[in-house]
Amino acid sequence: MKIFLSGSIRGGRQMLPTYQFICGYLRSNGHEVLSWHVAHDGVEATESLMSESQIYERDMGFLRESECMIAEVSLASTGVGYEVCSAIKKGIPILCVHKPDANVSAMILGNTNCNVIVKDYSGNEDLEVILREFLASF
Ligand SMILES: O=c1[nH]c(=O)n([C@H]2C[C@H](O)[C@@H](COP(=O)(O)O)O2)cc1CO
Repeated sequence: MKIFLSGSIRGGRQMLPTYQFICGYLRSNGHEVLSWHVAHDGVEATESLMSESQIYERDMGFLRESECMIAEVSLASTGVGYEVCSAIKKGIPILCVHKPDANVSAMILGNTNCNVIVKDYSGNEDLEVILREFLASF
């Protein structure tokens, strides 16, 4: 599947190892992560070579192509919120994952849209089970 991975960039990079774990898991299971740059540790440097509108247009293009979204929502990121909302409008399945102690927005936790699944995970083992179940649902 073509998957959009959404994770914080300007909202903070503390969850980078988790984005890398998700991206690696998806790729090793044969999926294409269109927005793989979210899991790249030099993303700010490479993105600084692009204009803001180039970044926006590229990501919205990736979203148009994507069959589902996986969003790590532990950090408060305007971009992740915008992407989740855009995916809701597009009508694709969205899995939002977060650490149990994260201060996740009510716009995610309280979202009753039938395409949105929100799950918390403690570690990579938990997360892998959640990802496997989500992908098996297609
Ligand atoms: O440089 C960027 N490149 C990029 O692809 N994004 C997209 C992908 C991420 O899932 C999301 C992160 O948003 P934010 O930077 O507000 O945390 O927005 C966001 C930025 C910077 O806002």
